[in-house]
Amino acid sequence: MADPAERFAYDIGLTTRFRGITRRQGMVWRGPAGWAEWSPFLDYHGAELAPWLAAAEEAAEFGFPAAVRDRVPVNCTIPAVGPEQAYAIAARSGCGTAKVKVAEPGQSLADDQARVDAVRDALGPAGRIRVDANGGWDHEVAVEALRVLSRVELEYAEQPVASVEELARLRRTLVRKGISVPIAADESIRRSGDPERVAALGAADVAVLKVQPLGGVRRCLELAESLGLPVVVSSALETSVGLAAGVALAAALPELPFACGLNTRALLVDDLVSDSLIAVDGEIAVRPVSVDVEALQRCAAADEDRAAWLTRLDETREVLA
Ligand SMILES: O=C(O)CCC(=O)c1ccccc1C(=O)O
Ligand SMILES: [Mg+2]
Repeated sequence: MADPAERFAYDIGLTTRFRGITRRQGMVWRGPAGWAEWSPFLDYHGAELAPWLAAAEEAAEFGFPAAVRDRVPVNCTIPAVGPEQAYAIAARSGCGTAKVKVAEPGQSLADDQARVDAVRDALGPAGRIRVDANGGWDHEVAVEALRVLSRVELEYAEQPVASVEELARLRRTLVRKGISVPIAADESIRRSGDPERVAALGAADVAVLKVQPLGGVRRCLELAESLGLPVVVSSALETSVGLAAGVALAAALPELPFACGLNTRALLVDDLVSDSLIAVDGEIAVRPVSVDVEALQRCAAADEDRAAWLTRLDETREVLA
């Protein structure tokens, strides 16, 4: 095992509340093949943390498979903000595709519609818009919401309902009602313990793959092949160290028909590298990043948080062993 002193715990603020959190924490370390990030969200526990660690070990020990492209198209990510802010984020992003968060607890369908309309205004008629409900709707609400929101064309709806069975049912209902919104599975792939079920039940048209929760770039390449669905690579809201693994996956996939959700450096107030992976004209260049010593100090977690992360790491190593 590497010297624990070489494992850095970071703590970085978010520009806007996202997934109920306002700060992002995790660890980074360097192995023979490069820098690795291990940053499972704090609501993940026990064996759920093991694939996140397998992904970090891949980056540190083996590096990434060969790239077949040198740039990756990406979407901008619009948190559940008001329409003015949504317009501003989309307009200044330089991206032709936007992912709009919807179904935020405490908000209404009218809020979602105003946000989607503002993003449509910002991107113009050629822009592509997808929505992500993070499983926040039930069946009836999802049908009504997608009927209303798809008055402007939607590229797809990501995890509109929570379970794989519900996704499959919703997908059939939408077809029957002539509501033409493809379904993308995210949590049903990364958190259900059985990603293959999404394909087996015909629950989705698109698979969202995230490198850390799915156990690494190579594992995601295998999964993309076995699922037989078009893939969107998305981040887990990482620093550029973790984003580089997502970019490596997107760069290695034989087909990349959609923009990827990897432009999330913009949602963090700081980064661990001096050359952040940020889109220029809607694309991220495929390149290695170099961790900056000053940034590691600037973003260092408090001592007690660092101790908690080291304990979490030891516990997860035992699960993997
Ligand atoms: O896909 C994107 O544009 C950004 C990534 C994103 O939304 C996300 C980031 C962290 C945790 C969950 C999610 C999600 O897709 O639900
Ligand atoms: Mg999602």
